[in-house]
Amino acid sequence: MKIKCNFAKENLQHMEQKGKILIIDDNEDVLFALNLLLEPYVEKIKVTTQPSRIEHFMTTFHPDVVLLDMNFRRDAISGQEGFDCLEQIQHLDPQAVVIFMTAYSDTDKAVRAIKAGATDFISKPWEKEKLLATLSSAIQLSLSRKEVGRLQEQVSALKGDETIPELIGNSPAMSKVKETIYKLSDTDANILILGENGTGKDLVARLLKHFSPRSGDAFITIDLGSIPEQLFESELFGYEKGAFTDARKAKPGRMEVASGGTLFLDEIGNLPLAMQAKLLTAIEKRCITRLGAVSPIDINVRLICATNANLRELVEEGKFRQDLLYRINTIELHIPPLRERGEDILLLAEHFLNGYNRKYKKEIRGLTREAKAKLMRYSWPGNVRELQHTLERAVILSENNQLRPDDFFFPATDKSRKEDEDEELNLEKVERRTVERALRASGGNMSRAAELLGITRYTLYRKLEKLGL
Ligand SMILES: Nc1ncnc2c1ncn2[C@@H]1O[C@H](COP(=O)(O)OP(=O)(O)OP(=O)(O)O)[C@@H](O)[C@H]1O
Repeated sequence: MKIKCNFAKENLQHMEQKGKILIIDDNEDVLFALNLLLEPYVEKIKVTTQPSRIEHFMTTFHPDVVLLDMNFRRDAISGQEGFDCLEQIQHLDPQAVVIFMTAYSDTDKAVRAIKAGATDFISKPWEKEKLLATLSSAIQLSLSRKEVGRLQEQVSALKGDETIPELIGNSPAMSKVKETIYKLSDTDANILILGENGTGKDLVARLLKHFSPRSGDAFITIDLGSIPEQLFESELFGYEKGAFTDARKAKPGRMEVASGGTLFLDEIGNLPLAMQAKLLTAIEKRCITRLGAVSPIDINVRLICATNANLRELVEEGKFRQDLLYRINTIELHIPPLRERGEDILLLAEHFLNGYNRKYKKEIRGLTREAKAKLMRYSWPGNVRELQHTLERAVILSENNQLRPDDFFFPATDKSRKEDEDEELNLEKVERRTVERALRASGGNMSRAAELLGITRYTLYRKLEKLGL
């Protein structure tokens, strides 16, 4: 027992004087003595003889532990006032850690107090070592409760964004993507999403999670393209206190935090070979070892990876492990670039226009035919993200009630412009290319293609005949 108490006292000293203590007792001598005794071991102490001050201290001082006398008035032996105070404290802070102080003979009441929610009790007069031991445990409990609360908030924030992201697009390519997402609901398979920057890989990953059996669990993302290489390992696997110079306290890695849920590794092509080996081992053995730790921790994550790199090429060049590729690409989903999605460009443009109209309190009604044609002609190297920014800029700056071509600015180096200029002198080539584009954009729908070209269906048929299309 002695050893335990000394250990507790040492614990208190090692706690860098953590813990704010509120002591409530109507006996000023008790308050004075406790203050003197505990001061070296804790961060701050407040004392009061007045139960009526409880609300003030609970809301302004936010104590980690409350030491509460059970019998306030000397004639009150029922302890009822102590119970009322406990109730008030719990009402103000349901996580509060309260230690009751009782007379030796009050053990029955102390048991009742524990049942009512007090954390522990100490008898008066107290034994110093025992009091310190009890307080040490109470402070630890309070800190753990706060940490649990913080983690719960984190988890609910991570789960939080429950709005189903909308995947706009009816082009054959996007319909196929939607179909695959639908087919994959209810599976736990690892998925690799491939596509250029800004094509919607992140959006698709969130949809896959949303329709998966893990939809209610954590969704943790690591963008391997944006974190420094030297942090990959600690971010993925976590570390123990002291694992490296700055590791002042232990931190779980994202694989550990994602356990039970989904881990989205964006830009997986950026993972260095050494890390690829570690990731492969973690996936195969379903466990990770924090940096500086001795024993492994079991994990259970569903992996969704994404990249704009050609992983097969990287495998051939010896830059990406083939065995890891096979582990992560149980199913491969290709998101086509926007320039290959025809009329999706206009659907997305209208979708973003509506959103930005609401955001910027504008009432722009659609795009002119020429504006649509301009969007259709552009090559969208930045894909949907670029289209989104283009629409945002246009909505902010436009003074028209319909978006016009001059509301959209594209870089002078755009390939589509270059092609336009090269062929500009050959009228038939220009016509053929434009008609072909309109047909692609409308998915073969003649009325829509004619509308895009600004001609009647009849004229379009005649042009098709003339051009031999
Ligand atoms: N089909 C779509 N429907 C609606 N919004 C989309 C669609 N595709 C992409 N977006 C939007 O475009 C933006 C870019 O998409 P996202 O971040 O998913 O692309 P990404 O492929 O993950 O990009 P990166 O390769 O740069 O990480 C996001 O705001 C996303 O919501």
